[in-house]
Amino acid sequence: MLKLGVPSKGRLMQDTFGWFGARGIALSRTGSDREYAGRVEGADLTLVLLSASEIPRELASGRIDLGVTGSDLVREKLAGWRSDVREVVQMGFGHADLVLAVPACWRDCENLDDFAAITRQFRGDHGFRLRIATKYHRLVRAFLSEHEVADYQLVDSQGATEGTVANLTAEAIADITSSGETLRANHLKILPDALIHASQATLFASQKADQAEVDRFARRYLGGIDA
Ligand SMILES: Nc1ncnc2c1ncn2[C@@H]1O[C@H](COP(=O)(O)OP(=O)(O)OP(=O)(O)O)[C@@H](O)[C@H]1O
Ligand SMILES: O=P(O)(O)OC[C@H]1O[C@H](OP(=O)(O)OP(=O)(O)O)[C@H](O)[C@@H]1O
Repeated sequence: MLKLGVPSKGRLMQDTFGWFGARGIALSRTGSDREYAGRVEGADLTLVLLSASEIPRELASGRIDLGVTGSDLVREKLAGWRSDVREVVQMGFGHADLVLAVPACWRDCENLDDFAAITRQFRGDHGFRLRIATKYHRLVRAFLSEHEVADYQLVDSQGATEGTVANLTAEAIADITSSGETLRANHLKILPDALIHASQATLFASQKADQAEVDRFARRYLGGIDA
């Protein structure tokens, strides 16, 4: 029986339940709010509720066969993610953009070229590299290297990343945004040509799963989507 991992809380969990429900598979949490057990009706699946950020690792190890999480998290957590997982279907919710943002008052910084010039100047002026706060280390490094920006350092920030600039622990940030409200409230602006990844909730299959069984499941419940 295929084992499905879905996010254990919040909008991502609710929207995932809704998405499967529309395909005739009723997923639900059992027990109390704090108990991460689940029930499935309408398909031969076992359900496990997990932190969205742990689902990539569980897929890679083969402990779950199918998993729902943000496409950003799979790319960030798994180097060479395609050898560990395959995309079964993009689910059309959980849209969020991983962007690079700088202080809104940086008038001379309107794009990535300006940003690259500022990083070079910054190092000379301050004696240390411009700091970018993020939890997306792999994706940010790959993006900046592809765009030949090298004079920076990453500062790890696992939450409230937009606050690091005001707190003087970073000069710029790379984080997920959807409405843009958190960036605006923290006086930051997006560099329009620095969209690092456009994320959405995605159903992934482990490369360690029985691929024929995954394909049978996709054909039966997802209208033959088994890319
Ligand atoms: N404001 C947002 N709007 C839409 N999607 C978001 C937003 N913030 C985060 N996401 C997406 O939600 C997914 C899960 O992010 P989140 O940080 O909540 O998970 P998590 O770290 O596993 O949570 P936890 O460890 O607290 O259980 C990611 O794929 C991310 O892109
Ligand atoms: O563009 P917006 O709609 O304002 O959303 C962006 C915010 O949402 C996420 O934070 P979340 O609440 O998931 O908490 P986090 O700080 O732990 O990442 C993200 O890290 C931003 O802080």
